[in-house]
Amino acid sequence: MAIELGKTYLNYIDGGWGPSRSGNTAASLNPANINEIVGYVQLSTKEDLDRAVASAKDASKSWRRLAGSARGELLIKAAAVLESRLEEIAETMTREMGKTFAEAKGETARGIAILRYYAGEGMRRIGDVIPSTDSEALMLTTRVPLGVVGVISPWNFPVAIPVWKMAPALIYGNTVVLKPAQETAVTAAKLVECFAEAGLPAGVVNLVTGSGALVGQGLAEHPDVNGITFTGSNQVGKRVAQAALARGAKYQLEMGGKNPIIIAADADLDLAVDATISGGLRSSGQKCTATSRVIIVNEVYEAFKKRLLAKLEGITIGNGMDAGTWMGPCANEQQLTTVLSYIQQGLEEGAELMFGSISRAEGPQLTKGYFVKPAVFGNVSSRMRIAQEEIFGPVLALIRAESFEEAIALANDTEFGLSASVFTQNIGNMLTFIQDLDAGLVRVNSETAGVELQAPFGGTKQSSSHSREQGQAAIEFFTSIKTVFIKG
Ligand SMILES: NC(=O)C1=CN([C@@H]2O[C@H](COP(=O)(O)OP(=O)(O)OC[C@H]3O[C@@H](n4cnc5c(N)ncnc54)[C@H](OP(=O)(O)O)[C@@H]3O)[C@@H](O)[C@H]2O)C=CC1
Ligand SMILES: O=C(O)CCC(=O)C(=O)O
Repeated sequence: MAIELGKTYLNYIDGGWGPSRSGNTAASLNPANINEIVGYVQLSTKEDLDRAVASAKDASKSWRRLAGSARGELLIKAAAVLESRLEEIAETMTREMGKTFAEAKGETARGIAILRYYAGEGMRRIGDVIPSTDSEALMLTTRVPLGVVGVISPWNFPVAIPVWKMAPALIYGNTVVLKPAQETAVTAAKLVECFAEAGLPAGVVNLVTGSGALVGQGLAEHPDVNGITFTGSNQVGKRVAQAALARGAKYQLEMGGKNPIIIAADADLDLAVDATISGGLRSSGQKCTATSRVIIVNEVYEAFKKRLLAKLEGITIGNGMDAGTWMGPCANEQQLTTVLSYIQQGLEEGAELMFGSISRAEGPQLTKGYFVKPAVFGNVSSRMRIAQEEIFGPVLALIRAESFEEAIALANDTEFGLSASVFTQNIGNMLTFIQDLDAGLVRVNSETAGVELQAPFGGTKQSSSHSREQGQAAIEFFTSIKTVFIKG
């Protein structure tokens, strides 16, 4: 089914769809063809945000009193609506931010699975009985919702990330105000339509689109927002945290990565090449878990490099809606400019550009979009900027290590600590890697990208606020523990 392009999407506040009080909208463009307007979204004001927060605050009084199983029923219904619109919402995602249709469908299916997973959480244990020193008393813990949760989400996973924040927020009894990335606000509006159609009470889920500096910052600073969950860049994440901390609100941040893959001397090189390409270049490298540093032990450096370069020749670049496309465009002009400037930077630092170009990708189908070829640098040393800074694009830096021990040290030589992977068949290497790698996700014989919804997700160092999202770990952020002491 072809989606309707050029429609105007509204805010969703207190159970109703409406325009911003500003009267202004912004066009959301297709990065594969900037002449295509996917839709128009509201440029909201502080007043719109205040109304959304007030409605979430009001709705939280009855939502928190509903049984977890009843909240779960509504998440199951939202999952069913999302499932019935999977292809349409995935197509909107591809058109709005460029990832291939296959990846967008996979992500939307992941959103459905997350909703179903958290629906079940509504019937699981939320506390413990702890023996009191008073033998006549009962002491236990229970958990209570935070109240109103502000969700600030990025454009790179426009369905999965909002859902993995909203579903646990809702099941544990919080109400939500979502401020999605402006880049993918049409996809976000369609996602919120699924919650609305599922019959969530008015005010339980609200959508306010608009500028990050105004609506996002406004959410972080709002006195009636009790918790803020954020995924995006480090710079913005820190500002969000400071605003939340200043007024005593709870916050959670998932931010950047500079994720290494280590290729040991005994690695299966074909599998390692496939994992490097998939982890580093799918979604044009625009994942916080994307591989960007490829650390190769000396003995296999040349063999690995040769196989990698040969395989890259087969990558097809184009519009994500075309079945033959493996890699779509960068999500926006800023992303393209950043990627090209880092390629230039790599050359200036003395690295060897073995694949790719300092100019945008050329071809008859590529002139209207933000396309760039994958870039692979050799002769990279760990202190170069291309080996240290998050590029968020299809750029791989090959770094040579004299030994496995040096490879581990190089992998840790970063301010980030989100995901890391190793290719080896040696159990000792695997154990050393698992023990010594300073990252929240450590993956053996598998790519750095990709997370499972039932497992904790988050990073160390500058990659996160050290909290974890997803799986049962989500309960820690979205609830507070209350210790109860009862004496008859
Ligand atoms: N870890 C990850 O998954 C992601 C990392 N990034 C990194 O960030 C870089 C820039 O991407 P970008 O999209 O600009 O990421 P941002 O961190 O700017 O955006 C993430 C979210 O925060 C919002 N936002 C922006 N400014 C503020 C603010 N002052 N207060 C509160 N919220 C705000 C954005 O809204 P709006 O869209 O309106 O600006 C968006 O919803 C990328 O190149 C990449 O390095 C980006 C996306 C995801
Ligand atoms: O790798 C994934 O599936 C998740 C990545 C992610 O959370 C992100 O890029 O923000």
